[in-house]
Amino acid sequence: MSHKSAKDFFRPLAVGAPQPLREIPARPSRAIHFFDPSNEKMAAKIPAMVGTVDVLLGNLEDAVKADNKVAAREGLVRIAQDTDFGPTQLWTRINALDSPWVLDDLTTLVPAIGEKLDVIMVPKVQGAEDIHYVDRILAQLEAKAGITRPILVHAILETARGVANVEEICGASPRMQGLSLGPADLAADRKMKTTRVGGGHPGYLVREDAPRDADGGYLYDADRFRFQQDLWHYTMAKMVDACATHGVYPYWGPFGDIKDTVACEDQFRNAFLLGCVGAWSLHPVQIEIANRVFSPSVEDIAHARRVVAAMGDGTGAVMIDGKMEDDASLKQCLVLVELAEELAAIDPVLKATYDAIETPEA
Ligand SMILES: CC(=O)SCCNC(=O)CCNC(=O)[C@H](O)C(C)(C)COP(=O)(O)OP(=O)(O)OC[C@H]1O[C@@H](n2cnc3c(N)ncnc32)[C@H](O)[C@@H]1OP(=O)(O)O
Ligand SMILES: O=CC(=O)O
Ligand SMILES: [Mg+2]
Repeated sequence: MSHKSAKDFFRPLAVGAPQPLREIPARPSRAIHFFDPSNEKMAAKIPAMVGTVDVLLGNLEDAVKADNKVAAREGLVRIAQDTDFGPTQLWTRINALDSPWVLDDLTTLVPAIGEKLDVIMVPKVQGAEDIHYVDRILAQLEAKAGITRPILVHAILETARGVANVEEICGASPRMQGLSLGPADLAADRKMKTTRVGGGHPGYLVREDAPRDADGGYLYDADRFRFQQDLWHYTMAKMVDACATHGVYPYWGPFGDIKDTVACEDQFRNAFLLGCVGAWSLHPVQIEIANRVFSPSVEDIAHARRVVAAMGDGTGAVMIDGKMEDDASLKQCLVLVELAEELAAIDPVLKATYDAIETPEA
C-alpha cells in the first residue's frame, strides 16, 4: 500500500480548502444525540435541546425511511440554518458510501451548512479507501463553498473488515475525529447470533464448575453460578487502542433497549472505563445517563487531586490510604482531572460540583 509522505499528510486536498488540523480538539461529546430531521415531532424538539447535550446529530442513514431521505436532508439544512447551537456541536450521519443518497447528502450539506457542521459521521467504513474518498470530496466542496475550517470525519466501526482495518482507518486523514462501535451492523456483518442493538446476551456466559458428590462424581444438574460475558469487549479494546495510537476519540454507539436504563448505564460505564469519551443517545432518556457516566465522579476527582498534590514535581513514590502512587498513577489521575476541566468549561452544574470538592494543599 502506498502512504503519503509526512509533509503531504497535512496539505489541503484541494486548492482553496482549509488547512487540515494537526490535533483534534478535545471537545466534550459525552452524548451524541441522534434525531431524524424528517420526523417533525422530533425535529421540533431540537432547538430546545441545545445546551442540554454535547452533540446533536441529524441522522440521514439507517432508521430514516427510504421515502424520507430527501426530507431528512432538507430538514437538517433548515434546522441548522435556523438554530444557534451555542456550545453544542452539530454533527450529521450521512448515508453509506454505496447508497444512492450519499453524494447528494455531501453536495447539499457542505455548501448549505458546512460552516455549522462540526463532524460528518460515515457509516459502514471498511478501510482507509472510504476515508480517502470522503476526505477528497470534502476538500473540494469546502474549497468551492469557501468554508474556513475543516469539517471533521467520524467513522462507524460496524463491519468485520472495518474492525480488521481499524488502525488504517484512524490514520487515514487528519480529518479523523473519532470512531464509534456500531454493534447492530457489526453483529449482522460478522454473523453473530444476537438480535439486540448492543448490550449482553444471556447465552454468552461462563458457568461455575459442577460441584462433586461424596464419591467425587460431578453434579452437573446442580445450581451453578453463571456470569454473562461481554460480547463487545474485544472490539471495544481494539478500537480504543487504535484511537489512542492515532490521537482520535473512541465512542460506544447505540444501546437499543431504551426502557432498560440500568443496562444502558452499564454499557456506557464499561465504555467510559475502557477509554471511550462518549456514546450515542437514541432517546432523550439516554442523554442524562451519558452525561453522568462520561463525567468523572466526585470521588475520582477528589482522589485524583490528592494524588496530584502529594506527587509534587510528579516523580517518586508516595503512599496514600495504603496504596502506592507514582509517576504512572499520577498520569492516570491527570486523565481524570483534565477531562473534568474540559467538561466544567461547558457544564456549569458540573463545574460547581467539582469546585465544591475540597482540594488538599500541595
Ligand atoms: C443501529 C443504529 O443505527 S442506531 C441509530 C439510528 N436510530 C435512531 O436514530 C433512533 C432515534 N430514536 C427514535 O427514532 C425514537 O426515539 C424511537 C423510535 C426509538 C422511540 O420513539 P417513540 O416511540 O416516539 O418514543 P417515546 O414515545 O418515548 O417518545 C417520547 C417523546 O420524545 C420524542 N423523542 C423520541 N426520540 C427522540 C429523539 N431521538 N430526539 C428527540 N426527541 C425524541 C418523541 O417525539 C416523543 O415526543 P412527544 O412527547 O412530543 O410525543
Ligand atoms: O449504526 C450502528 C449500528 O450499531 O449498526
Ligand atoms: Mg449501523
